[in-house]
Amino acid sequence: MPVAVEQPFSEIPTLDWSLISSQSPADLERFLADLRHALVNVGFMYLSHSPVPQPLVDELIDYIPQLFALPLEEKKKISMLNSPHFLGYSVQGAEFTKGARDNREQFDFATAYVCPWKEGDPDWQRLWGAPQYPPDSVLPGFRKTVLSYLSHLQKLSMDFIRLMELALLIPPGQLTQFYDTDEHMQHRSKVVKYPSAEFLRSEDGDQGVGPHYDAGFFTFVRLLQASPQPGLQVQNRAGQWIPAPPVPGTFVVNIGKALETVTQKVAIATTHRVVSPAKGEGARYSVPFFQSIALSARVGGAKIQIPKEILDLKRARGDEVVTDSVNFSEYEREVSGHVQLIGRIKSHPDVGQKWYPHMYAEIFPHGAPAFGSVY
Ligand SMILES: O=C(O)CCC(=O)C(=O)O
Ligand SMILES: [Fe+2]
Repeated sequence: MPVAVEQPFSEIPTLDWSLISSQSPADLERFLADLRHALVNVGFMYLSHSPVPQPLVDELIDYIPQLFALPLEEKKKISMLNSPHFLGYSVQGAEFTKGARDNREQFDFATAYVCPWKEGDPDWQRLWGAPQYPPDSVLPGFRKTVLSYLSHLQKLSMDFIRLMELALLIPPGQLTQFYDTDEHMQHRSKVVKYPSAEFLRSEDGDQGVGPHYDAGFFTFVRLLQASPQPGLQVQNRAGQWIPAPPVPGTFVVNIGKALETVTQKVAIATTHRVVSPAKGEGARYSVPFFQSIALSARVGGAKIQIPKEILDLKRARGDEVVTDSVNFSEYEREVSGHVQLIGRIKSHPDVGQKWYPHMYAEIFPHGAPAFGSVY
C-alpha cells in the first residue's frame, strides 16, 4: 500500500473530488491513496471540485460583508449570551485561545435541532439547541442560504467518513456508529471576520485565533476568496508553521481530536492558528463547518478494528509531535457532549458562567484568567 512518507510535511495535499464524481474504480483508488496520506501524515488537506454547488457558496459569500455590517444593536439581539447552546453573535475579542484574546468577530450557527434537555438532565444534553439567525426583515434570505449550505456540508462530511473507512480499511459502520440519524444530530458552523491590524489595539497582538486542535471529527473550512490574505497556518510535526492560503474553489479539511482518538492516532489532529491580516490588507473571512458526533458517544473506549498494515503506517510515521496547542481534550474518559461543553465554556467564559455556573466554577475556580465577554 503506497503512502508517500514525507516527514515533516512542508505542503498541504490536495484531494480531487472529481475522482469520486467520475464513479470509476481506478479513480476511487487514487482518491483513497491521497486521503490515506493526508489522514496519516498531515491531518490537513485541500478538497477541490467538491459536490457543494458553487452558486450556493457564492450566495453565502455575498452575504458575509452584509452580515458583519449590520448595526451593533441587531447583532446584539442574537448575542451568544442569550444561548445555552453557545449559538449566536460574539463581538470581536470575546473568545480566548491559550489564554490570549482572539481578534475575531463571529456568528455561530448550526443545523436545526430541538433541545430535549430538562431540569435534572446532564448539562451536556443542553449543548445543542435552537440557532439564532438575523431575521429575514434584517437580512432577507440569509437563514435559508445558511441552512442549505449546512445541509450540503453535512452530507459531504458523512461521505468523507465513509471514504475514510475505505481508505483505512476499517470495516464499514465502525466510524459511522458515532452518529445518530440526521434529525438527531446538530452540526455547527460559524461565519468569522478577522479584522486587519489597523482595527486592532496594539496590545491585542496579531492572534486571529491562537494555536489549537479542533475537537470533533472533520472540519471543513471555506476561506472567502474575496480576501486573499494567507492567515491560516498549520504546524507540522517539527513545530514549523506551514501556510494554508485560500485556494479558489476549495475547502480546507482537517481532523479533530475525537477522530484522532477513535483511530488510535492513525489519523492525526493537527495544530493550526490564524494570524490577523496586516495593516491595509482588509478583513479576512472564513466559514468553518464542524462535523459533530452524537453527544452521548464514548470515543475513548471505542475499539475500532484497524488492520496491521494501516497500524504499520502509523508506526512508520511515529508519534513524536512538537505542538503549540494546549487544548488536549478529555475524550479518553468522558462522553463527547461533556468534552465539547468544557471546550465551549473555556472559549466563551461569560456564556459558560451564565448558563453552566457549576461547571464554570470547576473549570475556573479562581475566575476566568482573562475574562471575555460576548458583548
Ligand atoms: O478561520 C480559519 O481559517 C480557521 C478557523 C479555525 O481554525 C477554527 O475556528 O477552529
Ligand atoms: Fe480550528
